Amino acid sequence: MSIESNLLKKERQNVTFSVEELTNVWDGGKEDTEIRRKVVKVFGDDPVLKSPPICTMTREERYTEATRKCVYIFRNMLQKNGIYPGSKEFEHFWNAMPIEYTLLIHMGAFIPCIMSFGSEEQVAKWLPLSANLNIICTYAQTELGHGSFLRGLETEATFDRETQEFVINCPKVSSMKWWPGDMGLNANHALVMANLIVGGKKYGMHPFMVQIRDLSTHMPLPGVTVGDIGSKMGFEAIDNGFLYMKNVRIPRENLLNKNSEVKPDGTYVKKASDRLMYGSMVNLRVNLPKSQAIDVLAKACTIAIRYSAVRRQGLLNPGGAEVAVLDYTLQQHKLIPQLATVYATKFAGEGIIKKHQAFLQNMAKGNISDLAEIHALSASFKASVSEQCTEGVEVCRRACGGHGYSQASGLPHLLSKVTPTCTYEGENTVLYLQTARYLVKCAKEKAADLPESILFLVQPIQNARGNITSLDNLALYFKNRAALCVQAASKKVNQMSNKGLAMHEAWDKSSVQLVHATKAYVIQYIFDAFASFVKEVKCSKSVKEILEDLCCLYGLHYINNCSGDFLKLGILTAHHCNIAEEAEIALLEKLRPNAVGIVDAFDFTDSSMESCLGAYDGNVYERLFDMAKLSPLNKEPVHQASYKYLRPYLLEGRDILEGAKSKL
Ligand SMILES: CC/C=C\C/C=C\C/C=C\C/C=C\CCC(=O)SCCNC(=O)CCNC(=O)[C@H](O)C(C)(C)COP(=O)(O)OP(=O)(O)OC[C@H]1O[C@@H](n2cnc3c(N)ncnc32)[C@H](O)[C@@H]1OP(=O)(O)O
Ligand SMILES: Cc1cc2nc3c(=O)[nH]c(=O)nc-3n(C[C@H](O)[C@H](O)[C@H](O)COP(=O)(O)OP(=O)(O)OC[C@H]3O[C@@H](n4cnc5c(N)ncnc54)[C@H](O)[C@@H]3O)c2cc1C
Repeated sequence: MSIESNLLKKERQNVTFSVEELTNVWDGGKEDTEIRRKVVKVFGDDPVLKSPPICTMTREERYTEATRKCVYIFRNMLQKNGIYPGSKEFEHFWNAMPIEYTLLIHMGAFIPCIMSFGSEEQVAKWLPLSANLNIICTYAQTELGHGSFLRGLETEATFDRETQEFVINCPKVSSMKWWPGDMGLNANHALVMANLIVGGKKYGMHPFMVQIRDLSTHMPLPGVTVGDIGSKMGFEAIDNGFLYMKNVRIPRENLLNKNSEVKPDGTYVKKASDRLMYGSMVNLRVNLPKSQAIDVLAKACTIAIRYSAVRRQGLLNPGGAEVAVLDYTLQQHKLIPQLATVYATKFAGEGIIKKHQAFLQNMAKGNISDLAEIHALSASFKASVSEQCTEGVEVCRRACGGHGYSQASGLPHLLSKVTPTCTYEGENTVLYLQTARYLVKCAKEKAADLPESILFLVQPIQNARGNITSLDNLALYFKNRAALCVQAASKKVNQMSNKGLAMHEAWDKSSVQLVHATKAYVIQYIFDAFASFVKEVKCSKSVKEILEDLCCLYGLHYINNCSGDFLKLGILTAHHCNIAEEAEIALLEKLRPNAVGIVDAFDFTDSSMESCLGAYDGNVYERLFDMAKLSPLNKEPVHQASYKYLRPYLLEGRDILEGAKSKL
């Protein structure tokens, strides 16, 4: 056993709680852990899902491997192992997916969309075809020229009454669809968001099923120009695409018509609120943070903490032995708060998922009164979590020094996976502004007209009592700050407007404060949800203590990072800030001996991380060396390029050196 493996073994011996029990809490119960492990095992044991490490493959190989595996998973494995949408197994299925996958938009975005936008007959037609991969469909909303401002989308669907068809056109280069996942190479259909035009009248954005490739040859259909947009910062396996459509004709029935319809005579019938058109986005904003951001940060923490426990560099005591870098207070200050973020966002997110499910049940009964609340909550939650996790993964990567920059650490891959969560499914600033709109409106309402989650905005500010770092008091500081920030931002909008600015100008001039207020609102939501979870969870005293400490750390770390705000608003004094700072440092020291146990409790398999630094056995140096040997550049002892281009000068060097030698 290597020295490093021994170090991790010792770390595990010192853990003061049951790792298995924390895993159960993380998963949502013992039974859930069993189900997740069963799913992970099925995936892990299957030889068809084995492939070389992604850092040794070209982009083309990565796309090919990911597509091969995903077709096998979705067509064979899920059914064979009883992993159906809606089942417990399916909930854990993202956890077991290979490190890179395609068909994400087909499965994760298109299928939920067809269910939200399609009539019963349309769902009956398209759902089995897509679930069986008989068709592959992308979600084509964003265009080259517009992504955020949906009213600016230019693609048109014009009704031709004579032929009973819609004619789809991208009038300009800027109108072509650009970015949709699975679209460049795999998709033969696209759910195209286009402006509906009937009899010269524009009805705004609507969803249309458009066939883009021939079903037998997979060649683009007439009028369709489609392809891959090229290499990106990450997601290299995925064929994000462009789609340029010129006079592409589709039958009238291909307008997904659960919410609105065009009759054969051209009559437009609206059946539900326009806002339900945005429902698919709410669905993804609620559901994607867990698999695409929180789990990614959890993996980064696992890698960085295990590595920091075995990486020895420098001395804490003069003349003593070299210490693990995790023993430095500053390393703990980088990494342990990231663990707190993982826990806080995961448990707050579960609350939002439940709220969304309740909203969907009400919507099925025709009641969409909670739409504004769930939109505001999901938009700001997605924005805040993606930001916190992206920053957290980068902190973890840098905390691993030079090796964190190597693809072999697995960290650059995680960073490139989490970074776009700040952009896709709604650019974060744009989403914060959406929530700000809701908060400013709510701040003007009477308490009786507000949902519980937002009541604090209009209630009197309460004073903290007793221990200033108790969870109750921390929750109160966050609430007070959010309420005061929303009031300040609303006041600024009013002041600007009273000065004679038009409302949209007043809004823009206040947007820095508005986004700040929204961030304050969502952090109070996350903290409150985590603190409530910690209070209510049934578990042993030792596990509860870990969760309480993580919750307290989440609050203190946040407060210490923006203490100016709390001071400015008069919520905390300088004395309070000093206490908060010392309390955070004390918590880091307390949590340090359990750090490896806490990341072990995430229970990630080595293959799900592909990291030489984060493997369970801690054998980092052998793994790094083995991975370097697999580099395609090391295939031959002499690389053709270096030989070809350097040879003349090397030969000159040889002659000079040999001449010098003969003169000696
Ligand atoms: C199950 C999943 C599990 C795992 C995940 C699996 C797969 C996914 C993984 C990866 C995903 C990869 C890629 C993602 C794919 C995409 O990126 S698809 C493209 C996403 N695009 C966007 O999100 C665009 C962002 N823009 C917008 O949302 C809107 O355009 C806008 C709301 C910002 C602005 O639009 P406007 O037309 O200007 O509207 P407005 O005037 O501002 O608002 C009008 C009123 O409507 C309300 N509203 C807006 N959005 C919603 C909504 N989503 N729901 C409900 N209500 C909404 C708004 O509040 C206004 O109300 P008022 O009362 O104030 O008038
Ligand atoms: C990996 C990846 C996968 C994607 N997958 C899909 C997909 O499957 N289907 C699909 O349709 N799309 C997809 N997209 C597109 C994605 O949804 C858009 O890129 C996203 O919605 C942002 O829009 P944009 O690119 O137009 O950014 P822009 O809106 O142009 O943003 C540029 C800057 O302008 C700022 N800005 C914009 N509006 C405002 C405003 N009102 N106030 C203040 N600032 C503003 C933004 O904050 C940002 O800083 C994907 C994107 C990525 C990166």
